[in-house]
Amino acid sequence: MQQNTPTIEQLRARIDGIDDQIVALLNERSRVVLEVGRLKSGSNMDFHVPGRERQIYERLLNVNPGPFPNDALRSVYREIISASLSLESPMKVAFLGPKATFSHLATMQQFGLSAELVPLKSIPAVFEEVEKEKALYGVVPVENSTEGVISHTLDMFVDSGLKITAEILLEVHHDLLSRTGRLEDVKKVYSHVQPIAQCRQWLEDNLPGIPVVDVASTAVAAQIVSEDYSAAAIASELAATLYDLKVVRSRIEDQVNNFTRFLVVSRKGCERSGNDKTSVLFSVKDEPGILFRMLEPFAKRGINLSKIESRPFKKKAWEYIFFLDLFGHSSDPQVAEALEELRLCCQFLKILGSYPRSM
Ligand SMILES: C=C(O[C@@H]1C=C(C(=O)O)C=C[C@H]1O)C(=O)O
Repeated sequence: MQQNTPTIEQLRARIDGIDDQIVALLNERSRVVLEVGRLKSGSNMDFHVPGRERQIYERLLNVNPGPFPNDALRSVYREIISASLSLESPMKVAFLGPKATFSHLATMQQFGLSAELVPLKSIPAVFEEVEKEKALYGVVPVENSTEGVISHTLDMFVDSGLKITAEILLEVHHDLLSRTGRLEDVKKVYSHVQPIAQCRQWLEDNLPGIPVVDVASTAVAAQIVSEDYSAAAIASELAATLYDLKVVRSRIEDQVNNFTRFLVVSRKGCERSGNDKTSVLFSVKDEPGILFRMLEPFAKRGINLSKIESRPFKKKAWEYIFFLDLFGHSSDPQVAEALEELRLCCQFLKILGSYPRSM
């Protein structure tokens, strides 16, 4: 028995052999992706197809027998696809900056490390960059599971012609960062209002009486703290790397399961992936029973709604617009019929996009 046990050297030689095969296969895959790219450009199709990517992830996570973990498989494939796309041309993606914000993390999670990421100062600036064709995609936050919707993003869709082509769900963790890494050195805490609200209890329990200052973003907080040894920032782990800070305490958020949802916008819509969501924006006529009638087309077809949000219509006092997310693609016959029926009780209706459901 004993003499059959392979040595570390033998096992490492096997790993080297497997790695050679992986490299050869990655190159073979890249050549096929480039071939698909040539076919697409011949027929004027988009090179990047998020729906197809979702199908790839879904299939691989289903066939993976382990022990290689599914989360890791997803990350590996995100980079494989990101690098394959960049062989054709690097994809430019604008996001709500500065660097190291949660929008930055969400953008990296969706597009991988080979995309060219451009931080911008505001949500309107992200929309404009895409509208003016300076970026192919834009990433903006739309809601947080503990703090609710980011109304600024929803309001942008009223006038913008951009389409939603993907959603990103990011699990949000907040870390306390400082130059020294020691809790006893912290005499002031900086962060954005939302993370401050999300860590309120932790701050009271661990830093009672220490002043907390809200600034424009977690990244600005990290930047201030990088020059002040007596201050700490509530920010992401990525901010620690970018601003050369130490982690005083990690995951200080009061609520576990804290997610932020981001939307990816672009100038073109997205093909059906088979597991999609559709977002619409509309304003209804002021009539009795209208709220019932606007939901009826979906209820009677068994179409699931995942969200409904109303916002004041800024162009007319006391009128409201609704944002509705439903499961299905606008090209699904049932969804298309329901939307046509909804249109009958609307002053206006705009389909903001159909896109693959986040996984
Ligand atoms: C190869 C394709 O083009 C792109 C690259 C993909 C990949 O690397 O697998 C998947 C979808 C597209 O974004 C395709 O559409 O099949």
